[in-house]
Amino acid sequence: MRSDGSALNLRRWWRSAGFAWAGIRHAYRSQANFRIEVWAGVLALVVAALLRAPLAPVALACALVLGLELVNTALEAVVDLASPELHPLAKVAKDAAAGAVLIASAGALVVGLVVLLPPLWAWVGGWG
Ligand SMILES: Nc1ncnc2c1ncn2[C@@H]1O[C@H](COP(=O)(O)OP(=O)(O)OP(=O)(O)O)[C@@H](O)[C@H]1O
Repeated sequence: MRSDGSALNLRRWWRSAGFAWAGIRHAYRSQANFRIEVWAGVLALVVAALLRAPLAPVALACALVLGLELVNTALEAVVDLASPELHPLAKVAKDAAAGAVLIASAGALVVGLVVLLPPLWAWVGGWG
């Protein structure tokens, strides 16, 4: 009985992960900003790994930006569904969600500069 329940939960979790992955793929295909953020994050992580800089803050900053971009995409879809015509509240919702992504991106840029610049500087200095 117990193992049946666990197997069922695992199957349900796997199914939910499939839906989540479909959402990520949709955002990647339809949102140019999401594609830019994905590859900027990959680049930042590769540079951090090559410079032996701490990976955790860079990964966390990337996850925050990508996660908020997905929430922004979801909110845009819901607003377009609920309010296809222009409406001041639809504007507030979309602008606020876009603002959240902007703030997270600015924070990620600061994290990237603080974590990556010192080892990059030392590496460049090593060549001089
Ligand atoms: N239904 C609406 N009512 C009022 N203003 C809207 C509405 N839809 C969009 N806007 C305004 O236009 C801006 C751009 O909206 P849009 O849906 O094109 O998103 P976007 O920022 O271009 O995102 P993306 O390019 O990722 O789809 C919004 O931030 C908002 O200010």
